[in-house]
Parts: sequence; C-alpha cells; structure tokens
Amino acid sequence: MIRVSVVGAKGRMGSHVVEAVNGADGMQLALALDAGDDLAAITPDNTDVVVEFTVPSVSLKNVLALVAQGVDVVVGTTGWTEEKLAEVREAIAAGPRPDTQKVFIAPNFAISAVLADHFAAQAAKYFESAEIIELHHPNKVDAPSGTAIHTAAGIAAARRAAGLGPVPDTTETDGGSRGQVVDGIHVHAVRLRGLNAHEEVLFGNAGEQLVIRADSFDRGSFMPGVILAVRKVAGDAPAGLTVGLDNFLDL
Ligand SMILES: NC(=O)C1=CN([C@@H]2O[C@H](COP(=O)(O)OP(=O)(O)OC[C@H]3O[C@@H](n4cnc5c(N)ncnc54)[C@H](O)[C@@H]3O)[C@@H](O)[C@H]2O)C=CC1
Ligand SMILES: O=C(O)C1=N[C@H](C(=O)O)C[C@H](O)C1
Repeated sequence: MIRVSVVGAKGRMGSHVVEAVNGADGMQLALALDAGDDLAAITPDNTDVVVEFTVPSVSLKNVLALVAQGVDVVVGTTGWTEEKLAEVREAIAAGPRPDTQKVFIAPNFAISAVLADHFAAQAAKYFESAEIIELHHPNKVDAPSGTAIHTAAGIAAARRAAGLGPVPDTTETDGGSRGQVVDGIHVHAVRLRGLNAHEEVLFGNAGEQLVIRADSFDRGSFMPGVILAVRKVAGDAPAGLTVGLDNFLDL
C-alpha cells in the first residue's frame, strides 16, 4: 500500500488529488494538509509520497521542508525556475537520503498537454516562426502558465540544436501586445471565465502553418498523470530531481 499525503488538499487540484488517491488501487490517503497546517506532521513513518499542489510563492519552501524530513515528493505547483530547481538539488544532496530521495515536478499532468509539449519540441526545427497562446480560468494566479514556459523552453532548445536564429519579428512599438518573451518565444496568456487549461502552439513558414492544441476541460484530466507519478516515485523512478511526466511515458 502506498501511503500518500496531500499538501494543498483544500485547493482546486489538491481536493481532486485526495479523491483520486482514495479511489486508486494500492494507495491510501495519509494526511491532507493545507495552509496553516504544520508540514512537520508528514514523516517517513506515516507517508511514502507527498503530492504538493499549492501556490508558486510557497511551493519551494514546502518541497525543501519535505526533503529535509526525508519524504519523497510529487509536485504539480508551477513557478519553477532553474534557480529554484538548483535549490532542490542542493537540498537533496544535503538531506537525510541523498542517494535515494526522489522529487518529481510536472508542469502538467494531462496526457494531452504532455504530448502537445513533446510534439512541439519535435516540430520546432522545421519552422521559421513559433508562438504560444495559453488560455486558462481567471482564478489562476500565475502567467504565463508553467506549461507554456516549459513548452517555450523545449522549442527554444530544439531551435538552438538545429542552428535556427531568432524568430522573425519587425515589431517596433509594443505596449505588451506581443506577449512575454520566454527563451526567445513569444507567449500570450488569456484568462477567461468558462475556460480551464488550454494551450496552442503555432508554427509558421512562408505559406503554411501548423497548430498543436491541447485542452483540459476539467481537473479530472490531470489525475491519471498524478497517480502514475505517485506509483513511479514509490517504485522505479530514478533518485534525485526529475522534471516532466514525459520521463514516465514511452514517448
Ligand atoms: N501540474 C499540473 O498538471 C497542474 C498544475 N496546477 C498548478 O497547481 C497549483 C495549484 O493550483 P490550484 O489547485 O488551482 O490552486 P488553489 O488556489 O485552488 O489551491 C492552492 C491550495 O494551496 C493552499 N496553500 C496555500 N499556501 C499553502 C501552504 N503554505 N501550505 C499548504 N497549503 C497551502 C491553499 O490554501 C489552497 O487550498 C498552481 O500552481 C497551478 O498552476 C494546476 C493544475 C494542473
Ligand atoms: O493553474 C492551472 O489551472 C494550471 N496550471 C498549470 C500551468 O500553469 O501550466 C497546468 C495547467 O495548465 C493548469
């Protein structure tokens, strides 16, 4: 039986995770904590894997505390930068289980989004232009989405590897309409009542366009990925920090 604790358990995602863990074979819910609760209650004596879905401003602190307590963590919260990831690696090295500790972070647990991200990285080297539009519910606190940042980084890496230069753009005046430039890729964020989580990756060459689109219509779409990640982290996932559900899929 994999004992799973949830941090951020009262949130939109955390409450779905509690339900998914309760319904998953071979898993049992250990602790369900939210803001104001003491994370020190989570220890290897009561928990095998923690699932963390909170807010970008507190997630790093939570992960560092959980690593110091020696429990493995699956993180869905966004807001991760290279600097924050480096802090997690250092914490693992300095923690109680440097050789066996596992931390897994996924910008997106939905198979549609993971595949869109993967296909975008594959397509990137064939196109002169690339831009991303991410569309979310208006209660989201961060923009652009963690998924869009990850997609942009994948496209940028593929363009660099192929020797492509900057995307063409002769804009001279921009009050913000061209979006945020992430790793050289323009990212546009829409916040609209009625939406959940959506992303479009647009590629262009002279006379042609490719659009890759992923839609998560409800939060249930993230749960198979969360449960898979918990099983992998409790099982044969490598020790250390792993980023991206693609690592657990046969892509
Ligand atoms: N990786 C993925 O597939 C997905 C990631 N997300 C990300 O997950 C995060 C959470 O999203 P939502 O659930 O929609 O947000 P939410 O605002 O509904 O939930 C956040 C929860 O965290 C709690 N919280 C705040 N500070 C805390 C602390 N210090 N300790 C424990 N709990 C604390 C809040 O009280 C709240 O219940 C966001 O970063 C979002 O972008 C959302 C959907 C899918
Ligand atoms: O806040 C959300 O809702 C989502 N956040 C993640 C992100 O920022 O990429 C994943 C998904 O898009 C839903």
